[in-house]
Amino acid sequence: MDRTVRIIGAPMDYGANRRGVDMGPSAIRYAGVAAELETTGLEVTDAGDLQMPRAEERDPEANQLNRGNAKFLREIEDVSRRLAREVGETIQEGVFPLVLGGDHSIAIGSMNGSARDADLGVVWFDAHADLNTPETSPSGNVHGMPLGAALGRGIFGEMDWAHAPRVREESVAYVGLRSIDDRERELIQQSDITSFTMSDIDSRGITTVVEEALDVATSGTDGIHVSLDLDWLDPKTAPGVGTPVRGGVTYREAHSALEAVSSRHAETGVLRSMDVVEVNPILDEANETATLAAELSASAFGKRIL
Ligand SMILES: NC(=[NH2+])NCCC[C@H](N)C(=O)O
Ligand SMILES: [Mn+2]
Ligand SMILES: [Mn+2]
Repeated sequence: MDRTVRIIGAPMDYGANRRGVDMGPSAIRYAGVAAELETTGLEVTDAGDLQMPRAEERDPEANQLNRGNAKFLREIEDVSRRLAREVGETIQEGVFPLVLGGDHSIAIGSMNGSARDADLGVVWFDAHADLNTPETSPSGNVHGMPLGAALGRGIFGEMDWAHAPRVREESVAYVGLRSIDDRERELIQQSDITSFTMSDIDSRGITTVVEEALDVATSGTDGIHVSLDLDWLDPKTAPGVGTPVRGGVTYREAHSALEAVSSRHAETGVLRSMDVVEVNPILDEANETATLAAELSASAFGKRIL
């Protein structure tokens, strides 16, 4: 198991329609993510934040595509390229990249970096499927598109910074879906992606579902990327998110899910990279959601009660 974790801040909010997620990395650090991780015996370094212009200084509609709608796509391309390089280099050094968002569009860069030298499985903890493309998006918000991007769907197939060819649908598993656009539902049903919805968690239990998601992501791949969107949790537990959806997982379910990830990693060393996204401190209550993000990261790296 890698014993060093590098925190990489990606304070990006171009992909969401509300300001505030750009403060996520700062709030999660303030909540003590490094200290939490260190309690598990890890060495933790912090690479600081990727620099990027504030959204107000940019025109969301500049450089519109000839097909579909994707706001701030040029800015997101620039950040994704830099993040992918940093994640790729971190892994090459034998260090584990933990990327703090930012909105979920940062996962485009983390998956591209992580899949550079490996066939990559993905476990996606989220209320949303984030499988849109500029052609299908109802909002034009790129945080609803990172998996569409990595899988090279629609116009993303023409963008080398977005499409990660070593991420294949058969190796992607959703856990906790409960808010899907109509077009996305069709896309999921026609795809080879494995979906576990909240109903699956209700009927089969979080542990079984996460073990099966891990089986999907690890089979035939060299390692996995874990993407944790805090709106996966119930908004009563994690209020500081931009697109809350009722009926999410509980505090205990979230911890057991990430503990299952860390147990699998302890057995087989499969975890390559992780991102923690969508924490919005403006909407949070006393930094609760950022604290949860820090604690869940530690659970993913082996923190246990005893
Ligand atoms: N990462 C997120 N919070 N995604 C929310 C996406 C919402 C909606 N499906 C959209 O594409 O606009
Ligand atoms: Mn998401
Ligand atoms: Mn979400």
